[in-house]
Amino acid sequence: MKTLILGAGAMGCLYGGLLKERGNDVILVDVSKPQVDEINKNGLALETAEGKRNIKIKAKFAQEVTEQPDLIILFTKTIHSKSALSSLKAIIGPETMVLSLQNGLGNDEVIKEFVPTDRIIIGTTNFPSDLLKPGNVRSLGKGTTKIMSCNGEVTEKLKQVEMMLSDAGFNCIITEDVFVSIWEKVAFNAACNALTAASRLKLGDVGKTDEGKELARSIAREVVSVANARNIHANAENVIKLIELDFVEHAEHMPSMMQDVLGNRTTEIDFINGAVVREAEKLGISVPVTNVLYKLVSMIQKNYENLIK
Ligand SMILES: NC(=O)C1=CN([C@@H]2O[C@H](COP(=O)(O)OP(=O)(O)OC[C@H]3O[C@@H](n4cnc5c(N)ncnc54)[C@H](OP(=O)(O)O)[C@@H]3O)[C@@H](O)[C@H]2O)C=CC1
Ligand SMILES: CC(C)(CO)C(=O)C(=O)O
Repeated sequence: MKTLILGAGAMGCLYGGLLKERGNDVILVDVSKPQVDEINKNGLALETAEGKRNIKIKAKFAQEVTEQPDLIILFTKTIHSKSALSSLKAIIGPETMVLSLQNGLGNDEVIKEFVPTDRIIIGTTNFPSDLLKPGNVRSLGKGTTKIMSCNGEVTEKLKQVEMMLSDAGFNCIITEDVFVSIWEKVAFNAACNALTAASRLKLGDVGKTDEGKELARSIAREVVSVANARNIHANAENVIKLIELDFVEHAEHMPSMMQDVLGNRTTEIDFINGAVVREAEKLGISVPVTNVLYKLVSMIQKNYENLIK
C-alpha cells in the first residue's frame, strides 16, 4: 500500500519509521526543512523499547510528491490538518484513503472537505512519542491503535490497514465504537495534556500529587458527561484507570501539548478542552475544571514572549 505520512514529527516518524522497517512503501511529508533535510541526509534515528536504530526513509515537501497514494496517514497537529491536506490536494486520487489518529474532536469533519466519508478512517493511538531534535524520535512505552471507517463499514481496505499497522507493532484493532474511543481519548488528553502543559510538570510529577490526581479525575468525569449526553457510551472510570496507569508507566513522557508549550507553539487546546467546552455549552452541561484548563493554556499560548523564565 503506497502510504504517505503527512506530518513527520514525533508520531509521524514513529508510525512511518516502523512501517518502513517492515518493508512498506512509505514516504514522510513535512513542512519543516531541518526535519526533511536531516532525515534525507542521515536517516531517521528512532528509539523504541526494542532499541535504537537508524531507518532509511525518504522525506519530502508536499510539492515534491507526484504519485497518488493509496493511504495518507495524517499526523500533523489538528490545527494544521487543513493546510496540510490542501498541500496534497493535487495528488489525492479517487481511491486515496485518509487515516487520522490525531487527538481532539472534529478531525473527520476537516478531512471530509478533501475526501468522501467512505474513504476516511478515524481512530486513536496512545503510543507516546517525543521529537528530541530534527530526525530524532523516541517512543518508550506501548500502546494500542483503534480504527474504524468513518461511515462505520468494515471494508477490505480497513482490514488491510489494520493488518499493516499491527504487523508494524502498533497493536491495531478495528473498533465498532470508535466514537467511544475518541471521546475517552479526548477525556484523557483534556486532563493529561492540559495539566502538564499548564503546569510544565511531566505526567509522573502531576500524578504524584493529590491535587494533580483530583483535577485529572474531575476533567475525565466532566468530558465523559458530555459524551454520555450525546449518547456516546464513554466510561469515566476506564479513563481514570488509564490516566493513573500513565502517571506511572509514561511518567517521563511529555504529552504533545506540553512539548508545544515548551517549544512556544500553538497547542491543540482548542480541539481538545475547547471543543468539549463548546459541546457542553450546546448541551447546557457544566464543565468548570475543563474550562479553567482551556482558558489557562489559551492564555499561556497567547503570551509566549512574556513568559517569565
Ligand atoms: N506525541 C505524542 O505522544 C502523541 C500525539 N498524538 C497526536 O498526534 C498528532 C501529531 O502529534 P505529534 O507528532 O506529537 O506532533 P509534532 O508537532 O511532533 O509533528 C507534527 C509535524 O507536522 C508538521 N506540519 C505542520 N504543518 C504541516 C503541513 N502543512 N504539512 C505537513 N506537515 C506539517 C510539523 O512541522 P512544524 O513543527 O514545522 O510545524 C511537525 O513536524 C497530534 O494530533 C497529537 O495530538 C497522539 C498520541 C500521542
Ligand atoms: C499522552 C499521550 C501519549 C497519550 O497517549 C498523548 O496522547 C499525547 O502526548 O498527546
